[in-house]
Amino acid sequence: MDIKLITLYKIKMPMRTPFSTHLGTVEDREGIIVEVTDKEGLKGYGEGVAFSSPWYTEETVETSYHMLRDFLIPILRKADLNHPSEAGPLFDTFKRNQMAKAALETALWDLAAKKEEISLSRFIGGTQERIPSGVVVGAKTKAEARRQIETYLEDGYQRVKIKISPENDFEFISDIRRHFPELPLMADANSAYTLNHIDHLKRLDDFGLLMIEQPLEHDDIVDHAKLQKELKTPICLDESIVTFNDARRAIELGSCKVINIKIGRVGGLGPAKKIHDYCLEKGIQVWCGGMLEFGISRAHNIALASMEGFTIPGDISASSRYWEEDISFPEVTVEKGMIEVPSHPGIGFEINEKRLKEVLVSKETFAFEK
Ligand SMILES: O=C(O)CCC(=O)c1ccccc1C(=O)O
Ligand SMILES: [Mg+2]
Repeated sequence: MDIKLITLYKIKMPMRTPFSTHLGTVEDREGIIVEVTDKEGLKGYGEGVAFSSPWYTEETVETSYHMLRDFLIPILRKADLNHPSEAGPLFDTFKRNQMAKAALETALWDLAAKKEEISLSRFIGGTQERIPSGVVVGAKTKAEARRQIETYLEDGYQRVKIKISPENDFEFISDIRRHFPELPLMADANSAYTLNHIDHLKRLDDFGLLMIEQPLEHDDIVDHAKLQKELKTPICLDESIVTFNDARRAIELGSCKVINIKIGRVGGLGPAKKIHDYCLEKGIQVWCGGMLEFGISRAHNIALASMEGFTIPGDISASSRYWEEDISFPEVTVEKGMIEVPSHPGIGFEINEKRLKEVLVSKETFAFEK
C-alpha cells in the first residue's frame, strides 16, 4: 500500500454532557487519531476508541497507544500489504487488543478507498444511501431521561436506548413507557444482571422493548443462551462478541437474536464485515454500536452501517449529541431521523485542523523506509 508515514494524535475533549452507565461516568473523552500517509500524499484516518480506564473492555487509551507504537506499526512496517483486508489477519499475530488493531486497520481501509477514488461505503460493498439513526440516553434520573428523550424525538431520532441496572430498570422503563407508549425503545445493561435475575428480567418482557443488550457478563455466551430461552425480549450481545468466532459460537448456542457490531470491539472493518455477512446468512439481526466517538470513528460507522444487513437504527447519532465541535467536518447531522452516507472518496469527511489542534495532547510520527 506504499505507506510513507503514520502519525498518532492523542486528543482529549470534554463531553457536552457527562455520559453515565452503572459502571461509571465519562466526562472527558480521550482518544487516538491515526493518520496513514502514502507516497502520493493521500491520507487515511482511523480512530482508537478505547476509554481512559478499562471499564468497557480491558483496553485503555494508553494500552492502545502502546500496542500501536510497539507492535502494530512495527509489524505493518515489515509487511507489504496489497489490500486493507490483509491487515486484520496480520495483526492477529498478536492477541486481542481489538481497539488498537481497529484504529490502524480502519485508517488503511480509508486510504485504500481514497486510492480507488470511491467512497468507503462503496469500497466495502455498502448499498444504502442513508441510514436510520438512534440515540442513547445516559441520564442519572428519570426526569432527566424524559427531557432528553423529548429533545431527541424533536430532532427526529428513530430509536432510543437507555442504560439500565436492577436498581433502576422498572423506574426508568415504566416512566418512559407511560410518556412514550409507542417509542421504539431498547435497554442496555452492560452486564448489570446475573442468572439470579431471571424472574426480574422476565417482568421486563411486558414493556415491549426492541431488545435487551448485554444483560449478563461481558465474556459469557452460555448463561445468555439459558436466559434467551426464558425471555420473550430478544437478547442483543455487545461485549461478548469480540471476534468472528465469538459471533459464530453465540449464534450456534442461541445466546442472542441480535448482535451489536462495533468496529473497535471486533478489531476492524474486515472482521466487522465478516460478522455482518455471517449474521445476514443466519438471519441474525445486526446494528452498529457506538463508543462516544469522535468524527473519524463515526464516519467509519456510517460506512459500515450502509451495508445491507444494518436495518435497525444503530447508536450512530449526530456529532452534536456529544461534542461542542467535532474534530472532523462536515459534522454528522440527522435529518428526519436519517444520516446521509457520503459519496466522496474514502470516509468522506475531512479533519478539522483547528479543532484537532485545540484538543491535541500529543503527536508522534513514525516514518516507513523501505
Ligand atoms: O452513543 C454511543 O456512542 C454509544 C453509547 C453506549 O451505549 C456505549 C458507550 C460507551 C461504551 C459502551 C456503550 C455500549 O454500547 O455499551
Ligand atoms: Mg452496549
